[in-house]
Amino acid sequence: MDHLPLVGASASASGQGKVLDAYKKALTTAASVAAYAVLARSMARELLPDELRDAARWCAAFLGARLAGAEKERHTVVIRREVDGGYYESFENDMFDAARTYLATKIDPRAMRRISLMRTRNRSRGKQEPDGVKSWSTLMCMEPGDSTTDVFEGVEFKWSSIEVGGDDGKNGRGGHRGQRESLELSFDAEHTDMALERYIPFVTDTAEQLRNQDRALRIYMNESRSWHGFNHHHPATFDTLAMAPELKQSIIDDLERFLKRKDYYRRIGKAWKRGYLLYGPPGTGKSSLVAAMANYLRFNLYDLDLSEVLLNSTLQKLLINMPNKSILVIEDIDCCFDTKPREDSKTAAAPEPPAVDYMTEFDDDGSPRKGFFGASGSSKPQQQELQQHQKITLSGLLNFIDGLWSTSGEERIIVFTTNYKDRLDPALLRPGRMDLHIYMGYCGWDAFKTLAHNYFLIDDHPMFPDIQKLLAAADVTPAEVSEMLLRSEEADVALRGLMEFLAKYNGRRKNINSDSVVSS
Ligand SMILES: Nc1ncnc2c1ncn2[C@@H]1O[C@H](COP(=O)(O)OP(=O)(O)OP(=O)(O)O)[C@@H](O)[C@H]1O
Repeated sequence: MDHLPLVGASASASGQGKVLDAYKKALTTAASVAAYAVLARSMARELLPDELRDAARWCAAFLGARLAGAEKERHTVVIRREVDGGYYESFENDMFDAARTYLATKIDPRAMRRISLMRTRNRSRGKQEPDGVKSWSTLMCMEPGDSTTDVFEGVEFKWSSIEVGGDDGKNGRGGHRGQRESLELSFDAEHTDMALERYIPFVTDTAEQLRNQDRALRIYMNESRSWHGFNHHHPATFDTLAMAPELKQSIIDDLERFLKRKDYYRRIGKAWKRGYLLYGPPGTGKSSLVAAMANYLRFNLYDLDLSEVLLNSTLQKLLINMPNKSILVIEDIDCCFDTKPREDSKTAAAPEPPAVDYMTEFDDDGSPRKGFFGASGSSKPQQQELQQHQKITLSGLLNFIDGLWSTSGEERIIVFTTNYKDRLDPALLRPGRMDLHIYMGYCGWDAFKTLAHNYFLIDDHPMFPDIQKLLAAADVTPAEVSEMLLRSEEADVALRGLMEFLAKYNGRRKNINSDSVVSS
């Protein structure tokens, strides 16, 4: 029985030996690993260039940051659909609308198992437009509980749709009793400044642009002292406009430059507005160009009829009431202030000029009591007084546009049109007044090809070479050519009719040889 402990002792001794051996081996291995590491480091230090080592360090830091990202502090911005305005009352939150409009462009319907579709009235909710046309837009939205990720300037923003229910006795506008819908925007806390100062404004600006594209454009006309608006469905676009391609492109470029120059205008201390003077014979597309500009920019038009405006104060009120992102148009500006009359056609006899521009008798509210021109009925001193205080002058209009109007809004365009540039007051042509003078001329070859494409979707035809020769020798307007093309739906018939029409004009050469665009 004595040997047992011995056996046990020797067994335990051999066991301990093995452990010791393993321990020594481990130590040796660790020592060699450490030695290798030291060796590798010193080799790396000697062999790798500084840039490579920096890059390796950056990669290690980046990976570390990504791994630690899961624990990063997150911040959340809650955008509720409705804002509580007291018991039983709530207001729709425009920010929610903006975020939802923006997110509709970010949702990938293939990546989401459920989406909701919404059809909403644009802008003037609940109001019937004067012409009875309603404008709608369809939006794709996230369902409550869903989320989507948006990347802005390399930073991830997570949007989630949340709905909290419960019958709290309040009626949401959607008709769901007590249901509260919101959108939550979450991001890493370190990006809070960027979220609030750049990302959210970007979301609202984008939403505004999207709404602009969707909404029907409006044209406003002045009546008495206020503007009256109608939906504007003028089909003219830069694509359908018949004019030399280079001229068209230079106008588009100019508009684009104008849109991008908010900071530039601010820096140089100039009002953010741009003036265009469109001149050329009747029927060359001046009004069509204005419509194309409005459609391109998605700006509403304010068509100012100065014959409706009798007092300077009314003019100023009308102008001040124009919002940003709009186009002010004054057609036939030569007729508005110049005592020389407008010839309505190339051959029309000139009517007698009015003795007094925009003078008439006024009721107390400023409305005209008698005919528009002339001052019959008032005594001479009265007439003189009215003339002094109420007559609208071109310089008054220009000074007001350059002065108070410029500082009361921004991103506005002014267009004056005329058939007779030579009749304009030099004050209007002075450098700095109208930024661009654009000549709209007779129908050239490129303009004709645009019209042929508009009417018949053709870019070539056996009659084209003959038409090109005839056009080069005739002074015909795009309106006249359009009229001929409109006469038949068959290209052959319409083009033959046009050739006959042009043949009659053969020899009547263009009499205005004008530079197409002049920057003042
Ligand atoms: N450049 C053009 N491109 C396309 N269509 C044109 C063009 N010019 C005229 N038209 C056609 O002729 C019609 C009348 O043209 P528009 O009213 O634009 O001419 P305008 O130069 O403004 O004339 P006015 O000086 O008499 O006001 C337009 O509705 C359009 O169908």
